[in-house]
Parts: sequence; structure tokens; C-alpha cells
Amino acid sequence: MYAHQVHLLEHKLRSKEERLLELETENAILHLRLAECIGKLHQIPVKENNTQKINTCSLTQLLSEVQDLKHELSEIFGVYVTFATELEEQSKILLDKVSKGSAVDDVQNLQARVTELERSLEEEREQWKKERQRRKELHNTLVELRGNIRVHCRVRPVLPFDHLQPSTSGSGHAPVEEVIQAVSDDTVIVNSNKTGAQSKIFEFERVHAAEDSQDAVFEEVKPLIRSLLDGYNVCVMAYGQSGSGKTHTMLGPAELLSGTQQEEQQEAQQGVVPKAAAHVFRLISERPTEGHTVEVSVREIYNNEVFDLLSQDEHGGGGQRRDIVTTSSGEIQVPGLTYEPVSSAAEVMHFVTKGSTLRAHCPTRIHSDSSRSHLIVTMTLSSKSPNALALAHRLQSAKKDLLSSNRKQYWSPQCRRANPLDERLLSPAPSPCRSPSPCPSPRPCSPHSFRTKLQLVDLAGSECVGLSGVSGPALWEVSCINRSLCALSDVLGALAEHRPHIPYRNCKLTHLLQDAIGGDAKLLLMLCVSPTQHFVAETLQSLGLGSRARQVHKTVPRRKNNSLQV
Ligand SMILES: Nc1ncnc2c1ncn2[C@@H]1O[C@H](COP(=O)(O)OP(=O)(O)OP(=O)(O)O)[C@@H](O)[C@H]1O
Repeated sequence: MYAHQVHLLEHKLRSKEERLLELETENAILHLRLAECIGKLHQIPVKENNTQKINTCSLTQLLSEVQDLKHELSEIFGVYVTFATELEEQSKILLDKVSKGSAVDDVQNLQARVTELERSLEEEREQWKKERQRRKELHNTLVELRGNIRVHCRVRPVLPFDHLQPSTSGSGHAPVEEVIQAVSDDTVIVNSNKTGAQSKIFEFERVHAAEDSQDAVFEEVKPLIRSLLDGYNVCVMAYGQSGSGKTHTMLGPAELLSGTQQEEQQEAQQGVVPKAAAHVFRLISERPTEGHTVEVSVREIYNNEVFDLLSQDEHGGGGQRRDIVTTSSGEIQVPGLTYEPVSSAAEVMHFVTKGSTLRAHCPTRIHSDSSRSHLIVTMTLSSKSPNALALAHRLQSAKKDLLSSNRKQYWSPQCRRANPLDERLLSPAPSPCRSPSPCPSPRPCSPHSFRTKLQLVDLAGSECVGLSGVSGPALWEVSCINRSLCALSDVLGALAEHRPHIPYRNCKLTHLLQDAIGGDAKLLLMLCVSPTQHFVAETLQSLGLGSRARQVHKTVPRRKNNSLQV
């Protein structure tokens, strides 16, 4: 009833307002006319006698016009007064009605109902959160049991440079059509004419929508970083097409690295690498008795060669070429690699920024600051403390129990015949350095140290030369990048199909990351994708690789068993 009355009053008010507007306009016209009259009055010539009569006449006429105007103005004023009185009366009536008991009761009842509904909504929300958390935990357990590769996907927003991409016909810009969407926490959908009439759906462990912040992305990476202190090697690898947001996800926006941003903006915009470094030091500070030390190394793989970005070459320039060796125990090492001891995330970022400035870049039609090499930042965590070793030992035996129960399931003779997995996958994880003496590592490994690695990889973007428009020597770079990404795809394919031979050594990228992809490390593949139709072919290829990676059922990862020697 009140709503209806309010509606009526509003309607009335609107019509009054309209009338008021009309009156104001009329008022303004009258003012103009008055001004005109007064102007004419002042211009009357008084010198000539014959014209004086005429002027007296017109003066009388003007005076009567002024009288008329005065009359009209008082009428307008009367309308204003009536309108104000009417409004006052109506608001009084309404206030009376609201203050009557029945109205108050109604309002109170409604308020109680609203509070009740809000409470049940809050309960539902809490319940939903709990269920979601449980689902996530179950999912993580499932991932652990299935193997240890998890795949996340991040769809970047449409950016200004998407509007500048040349059309395939060669004239003008390609239309920006958003065809890739994150439809839920774990599903991404591709609605493109390239996928035929039907949409293509891909599921991953976690899908981030365009509006998801850097913090939201890192929240999902965080649990993996904790595993580092529990004795696992961890690798986070960003994969995707050129310009799809890999560097943004791993390091943050370019302005952040160049230090041209405000401090408060900086933390929110940081990528996985700085956030992970800060988290590692936070975790270490929670376990002060374990005496952890951290070292950082920064490498790039450019044109299928490994370069140490923290070293200086003979000419004082940066980035010396290094080799990869496999020790007799199967551990992958890079002799002569520079390891810098660090004690804070800021120090880690100092070396990462130093290394990144040496990283190969080249502008292309797709991305004005395209990285032409794979960047690998490694944080090595060591502890010689008996506490850490004892903890590792306890965790090791707990994990061994889980492993043996899984082995029973996965490695029964029947299962083995049906699914001949690579025996080597079950060989013990590489333990302390058993390499031929002297150890090629600049920091010879101690049999009594407990050491784990966090590898953070920003891969170079896969690229279609037709779209990026590169030519000349840059074509060789593209060819090396695309070949190494194909080699990565081949390795994942071979692992997924449990082939006896895994072609790690087909390129330096897979050779160097062998223990992260197929070994005992926990690997998170972060697929970065562009949302537009223009890049859909590359996006489908990236999503396909992600799906293949999810097929890889590695053995349950083992902790570094250095502690067994204690
Ligand atoms: N989620 C995002 N939000 C805002 N801007 C983004 C996002 N992802 C990427 N960008 C911007 O898009 C541009 C390209 O991103 P980025 O440099 O990370 O691409 P890339 O995949 O590393 O490319 P390449 O492989 O060619 O080096 C950058 O300017 C970056 O700041």
C-alpha cells in the first residue's frame, strides 16, 4: 500500500517538476521581455516635439505591459506557493501513516524476515566454502595419488594491443572477439568457429578468470611451496603463446621489475616468483631451529643453449654458456653455475632482476617486449640441522608407507602386464651427490645435507610466424623455441602413454628439467591463454598440452631420501 502511495506521490512530484520547469521557462521569457521594455524606455528621444506625443503613447503602452508582467509574475509566485503547500501536506499525511502502529509492525516483521534470510544465506555460504575446501583437498589428494603434475589455467583479459593485431587478410585490424572464457573454478570453454559448431570444454585443477588478481593466482600455488620444506622438489612452469601473460604471471608487470611503481602497488602486482620467494622465507622463519640456507641461480635457455645469467663472460658481459651433465645417480647438474646465497625475498628479486635484464627479448607484431628464451629461477634450500634431517626422516617413512600401499595398487602383476610402466620411475629419488669425485657442482654435495629445489620457469611463448611477423635471424629463435616446446609436449605425451623411452634429451629444456617433469618433483603447469579469436589456434594447442599433462600418472613423488643416511 505504501509503495503504491509512494509511487503516486513520485508521479505527482514528477509532473510538478515538469510544470515547474515550464514555469521557469516562462519566467525567463517574461524577464527577457521586461528587460526589452526597460531598454526601449531608455531610448525614447525627448528633444523633438512632434515625436514626443508618439513617445508618450508608447510609454503608456509600455507601462501597461509592465503591469501585465507584474501580474503574471505574481501568478507564478502563487503557483509556487500552492505547490509547496501541497507537498508539505502530502508528506505530513505519509508520515502520519508510517508512524501508525500497523505500519511499524509491518516494517518490523519485514526486517525480521530479512535478517533471517541473511543469516541462512550466510550459513549456506559458509557451508559452500567448507564443501569447496573439502573438494579442493580431495582433489589434491587425488592429484597426489594419480601422479604429481597439476595444471592450472589463467585466461588473461583483453588488452589494448589485442585491438592492434593486423587482420589475416592483411588490411586493417583484426576484430577483437572474446572466445575463451573461464566458466567456473575448473572449467574453461572455447566458443570458436575453429572448434566447429560446438564449444570445446577443458578441465584443469584450477582455472583463473581474466579478473583474477595476482594474489588469487598465487593462493593456489602456495600449498606447493610448503612441500619444499617437507622434502619435495617443486617446479612451477608457465606455458603459453607469446603475449599470453606468462611473464606477467611469473614475475609481474614489466614496470614492477624496472621499479617504476609505487610500493603499495608493487606487492599486489607481484608475480609467482617474488611471492614464492617471500613465502619460502616466511616458512623458514617459522622453523628457526632447522638452520636453512637458501641459494639462488638464474638461467636461460636461448637457441637451445644454457646461459648462466648471474655470471660474467670474459668481456665483462653477462650470461656465460654452460653445459648440462647427468651424474651417475641420474641427477641433472650444470657445472660452473653461479649460486648466490640469499637471506630475503628482496635479495632473490635483486638477482632475478639482474638476470632478467640479460634475458633475450625482441619486439614482434604480437608483443612489443617478447621474451625469446626460457627463464629458469632456481632456489635451492639446504639444511644440515639434525632437526630438519629428523623431520625429513619421519616424513620419509610416513610417505614410504603411502608409497608402498600405492605400489600394491598400481604395481600388481596383472596391472603391470596390462600397463607396463617404466620401471625406472620407481627407482629411488636421487640422494646426496654420488657423482664421480670431484663433484662437478661448485658446491659439492654433502651426504648429510637435506636439499630441495624450487624451480620457477617462465617459458618463451609458442609462436606462429604468420602472426608474429618475425623475419631474418629472429626466425631461428622462433624455430628453437617452437622445437623445445614440441619436445616438452613429446615428453609429456611419452609419460602419459607410459612409453619405455622418454625423450628428455631431445632438447636442453627437457634435459635440464628432467627431474621436474618426470622425476620426483611436484610440477605445476600454469597455462596462460589469450582470450581472443585471433590467437585461438595457439590457445587450443596450449589447452591440448595441458590436457595431455593431466594424463601423466607419475608414481607418488618421493621425498629426497638424503635423511636415510643419517
Ligand atoms: N592478467 C593480466 N592482467 C593485466 N595485464 C596482463 C595480464 N597478463 C598479461 N598482461 C600484459 O600483457 C602483456 C604481455 O604479457 P607477458 O609479457 O606476460 O606475455 P608473455 O606470455 O610473457 O609473452 P612472451 O612469451 O612473448 O614473452 C604485458 O604488457 C602484460 O603486462
